Amino acid sequence: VIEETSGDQAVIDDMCRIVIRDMDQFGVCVVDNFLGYKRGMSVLDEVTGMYTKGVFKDGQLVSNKVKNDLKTIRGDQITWIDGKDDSCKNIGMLISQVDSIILRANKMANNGKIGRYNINGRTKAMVACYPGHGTHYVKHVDNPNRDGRCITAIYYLNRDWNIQQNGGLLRIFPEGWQDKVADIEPFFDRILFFWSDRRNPHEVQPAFKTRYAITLWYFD
Ligand SMILES: O=C(O)CNC(=O)c1n[nH]c2ccccc2c1=O
Ligand SMILES: [Fe+2]
Repeated sequence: VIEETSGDQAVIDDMCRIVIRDMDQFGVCVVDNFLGYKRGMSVLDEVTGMYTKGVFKDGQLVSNKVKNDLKTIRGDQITWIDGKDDSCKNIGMLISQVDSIILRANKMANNGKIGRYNINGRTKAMVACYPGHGTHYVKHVDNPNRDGRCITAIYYLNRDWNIQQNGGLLRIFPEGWQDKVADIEPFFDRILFFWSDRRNPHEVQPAFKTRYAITLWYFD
């Protein structure tokens, strides 16, 4: 976990070396203070602005056994953003920051491949909101059947997040770690990278406060 990034290339290169090392060693990498306070807040303001404007689609239907009758409740709400239009230029700035890290890391990794992948594209940014009152995401693999996505990058936006009160922990069950798990708190200005395939089953535990995250999936 490393501190504040500034624009200069040396800092970017240091971060890339850590991403490469952690992805090779653990298949998971966490970087704190990714954008710094000011730029992080500009992204958060954009996202909360979209949320109040009702841009987010209705949450995914999740069946919940409530006193053994199947109740369907709405889970996370999402919207897809390419970051090109003016209304989300700060999300656009986040996307290009993540792009530069991934593409630089891809070049720096031995024989120009990070984890034997040659990253050459990505999805749009998926902005997700868990509205609280117990919304969660069941244990899953992002890319179980080789759909091309190889790295998941999740940027978190949650200020003053307290896991004990607010829940919303991301728990990863990395293959080969036996019964050890990686517990990631969705803290503001934190970015998380992990291999999208079956090596990293993961779940979002029930959240009791509005929880925002922006996900990019990188393709090989
Ligand atoms: O927010 C997190 O910490 C982890 N989040 C996830 O793993 C996750 N994974 N796959 C999705 C697919 C569609 C909509 C939301 C999601 C989603 O939040
Ligand atoms: Fe996921």
